Amino acid sequence: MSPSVSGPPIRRIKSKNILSRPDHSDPLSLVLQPPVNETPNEKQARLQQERQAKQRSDEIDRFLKQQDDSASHELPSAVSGSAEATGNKKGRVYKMVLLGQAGAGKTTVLKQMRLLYDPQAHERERQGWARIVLLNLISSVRVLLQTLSLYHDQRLERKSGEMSRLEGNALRTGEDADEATRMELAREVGPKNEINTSSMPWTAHIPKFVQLEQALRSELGAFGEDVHLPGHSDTANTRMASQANSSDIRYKSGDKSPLLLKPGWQARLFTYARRSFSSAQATRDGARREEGVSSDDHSDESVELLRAVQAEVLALWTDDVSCRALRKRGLFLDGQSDAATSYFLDSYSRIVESAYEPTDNDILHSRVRTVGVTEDVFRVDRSLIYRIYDVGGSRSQRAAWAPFLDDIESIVFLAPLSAFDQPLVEDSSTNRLADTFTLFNQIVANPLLRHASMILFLNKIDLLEKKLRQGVRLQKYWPEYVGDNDFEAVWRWFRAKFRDALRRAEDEARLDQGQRRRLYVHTTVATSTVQIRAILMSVKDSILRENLRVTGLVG
Ligand SMILES: Nc1nc2c(ncn2[C@@H]2O[C@H](COP(=O)(O)OP(=O)(O)OP(=O)(O)O)[C@@H](O)[C@H]2O)c(=O)[nH]1
Ligand SMILES: [Mg+2]
Repeated sequence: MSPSVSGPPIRRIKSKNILSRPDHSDPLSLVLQPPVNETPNEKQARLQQERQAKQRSDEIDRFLKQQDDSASHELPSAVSGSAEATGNKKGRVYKMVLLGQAGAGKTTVLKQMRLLYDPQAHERERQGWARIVLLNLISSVRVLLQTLSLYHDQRLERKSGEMSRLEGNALRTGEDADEATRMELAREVGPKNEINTSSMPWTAHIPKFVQLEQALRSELGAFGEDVHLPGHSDTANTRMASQANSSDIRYKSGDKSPLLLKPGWQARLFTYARRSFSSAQATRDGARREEGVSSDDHSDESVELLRAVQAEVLALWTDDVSCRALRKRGLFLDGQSDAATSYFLDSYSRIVESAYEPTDNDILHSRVRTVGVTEDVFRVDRSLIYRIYDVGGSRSQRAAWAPFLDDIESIVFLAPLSAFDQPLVEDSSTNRLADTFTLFNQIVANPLLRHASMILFLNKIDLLEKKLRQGVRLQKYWPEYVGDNDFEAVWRWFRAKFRDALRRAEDEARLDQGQRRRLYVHTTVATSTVQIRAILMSVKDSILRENLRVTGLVG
């Protein structure tokens, strides 16, 4: 588990203290801490950067204080870290929040917004993603090897049971078991019914991958995401589930001091992560020089290992019979982050090249879990500016949402439809999509959020379509579903369920017609730039339309 997930619930830290007062129990603070052995030049550069970040943050606070609810505003040029992105022109500032469970695709939508509305910032951060992509590839290979190994173990155990049964039968009846079958089973199972793994030499790489992944994760801090193996229980998950549950979201206004990362946090994270990598390297180099060992760092080591086993792993991924069987059974489809597993394994050769530079797609597919709440500001056009919050979606993170919701004008809720057959990572007894519905119900029923327009993204429909095509039946997980197991029928059924939930909440609140909200629904693939661009245009239209409706200019 990532350290923040298994650690204590979100602590209330004033955002301004994040950089100046490191807290050793908080993984984000650890990530943002200056390295112990920084040089005077590095220190000077760091202090300068922190001053600029603080200046930007203070400017935003001042700007927020000045603004009233809906008038036109002058936006400070420092906002979003890019004068080009927001300009100095006036514009209506529109407050939005991305909500949904962990892994729903919120940050992916935010990355798309960055690509569209602030491409310069996106470009500046491109190189910073390289290590995160590397971590995603390392964990994808680790998941592949461990899953295959688990699959083979189970298969051989089954065969070993079969062989004992055949031999038992032969003894009882005095007849010899079918010799050919017995020989084949004995060959696979090995002597004395022990599992024979000599035909799987790649299992020897697993410990090294586990170790490197852990090292990279601890260098990256809280932002790395664990990949969960099918059938693996996780005590940290269980612990977290008992610490917090979905009813923990308390909507009250006031204190906005939970962990808030202000605009530009991505660049700061990458700078600090890079520095912590290099300081760790310097320490290791010193130790290694004394031991006469050549210098190295975890990312170089990771690339070396990936190159060494590349042919072997790719042969498994593309050709191996059992791997094909696993893919067919949907095991690499979308187990929280194994959607990315396929993507990174398919991109393996490109990522380990020496001239590798992360592509937009690599960035969009990289899993970086959100810690606390992040804030970004985008100029959408001459008259409209989005101030947008992205939140950490796991149950333990939801308590941090409350202070950001009371004056929100629009909620973009992400529902990962492909998760209909998956357990929630935080609580394996809950279906992921059922958790999404619980969350949606809480949000639409809350009186404090009634003024916010509701935009629903039925997300991950590419994975939903694949799953249904491969024969995973919705009815098995959602027994009340009686329709065909085809994509069109399924997403329409889910859309109706969300609409019903909103209608029911408004009926219960006895709202009159004028107070009722329209639910703007889009089916989305958050990783598809072309599709999300078109949808963001449509979202902008609905925001403008909703705005006119609220101001009474249209009915
Ligand atoms: N195939 C596919 N992958 C998606 C889609 N949307 C998101 N993903 C992937 O799903 C993973 C999780 O997405 P995130 O955007 O990080 O999820 P999140 O809602 O921000 O999660 P938290 O930060 O933990 O709350 C990433 O690897 C994304 O690339 C989609 O529509 N299709
Ligand atoms: Mg996120």
